[in-house]
Amino acid sequence: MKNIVLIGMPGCGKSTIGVVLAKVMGYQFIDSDLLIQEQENRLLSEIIQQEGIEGFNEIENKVNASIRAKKAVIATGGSVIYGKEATKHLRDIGVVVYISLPYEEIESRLGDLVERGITIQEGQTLRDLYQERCPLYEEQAHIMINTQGLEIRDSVKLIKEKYEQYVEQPNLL
Ligand SMILES: Nc1ncnc2c1ncn2[C@@H]1O[C@H](COP(=O)(O)OP(=O)(O)O)[C@@H](O)[C@H]1O
Ligand SMILES: O=C(O)C1=C[C@@H](OP(=O)(O)O)[C@@H](O)[C@H](O)C1
Ligand SMILES: [Mg+2]
Repeated sequence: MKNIVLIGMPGCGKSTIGVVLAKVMGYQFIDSDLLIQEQENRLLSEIIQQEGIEGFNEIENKVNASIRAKKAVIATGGSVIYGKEATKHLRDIGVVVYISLPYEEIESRLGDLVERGITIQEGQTLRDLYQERCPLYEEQAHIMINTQGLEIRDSVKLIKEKYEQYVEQPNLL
């Protein structure tokens, strides 16, 4: 049985939507960020501060590449797409769903980027990060879903529908 893997920019709703989706599907819920914290016994913000962005990306890559799950919704962290092994593994074990939103909506949802622990390079703006990452999310996704203007329950319904459609006829989407 396949898993559902959620990818997308920080603030797009992977964690918030993911847990409700898991409940509706009768699946287990896994949040990659929590796995990382558990395995490292440190907060994400501490890992980023102590290891730097590259160090965090390596840990994130390793943890995501080792997820073993059946019938789970997996909410990844926004920077997971920089990990080669992680993205390959997640595509192997699940249907990858990209939750997409316009830049303005992402910006309005995220508060202080440093406080939130977004891995943004010095001198880079959130818009730069958005433009850099969107093509990478698209490249890795089996399904792309625009959730602009949707409430959580409507996003859950839409993802469930598209996922079931994809599992039945993967070539049609
Ligand atoms: N319609 C919506 N769907 C999902 N999240 C929403 C919506 N409107 C506002 N939000 C807020 O956006 C944020 C999404 O954050 P989160 O689920 O942590 O995203 P991610 O895991 O992708 O970083 C939450 O604070 C949530 O309350
Ligand atoms: O996009 C990013 O750089 C990050 C997103 C976070 O997860 P969410 O996408 O769940 O916010 C978390 O993995 C870490 O703070 C880095
Ligand atoms: Mg999250």
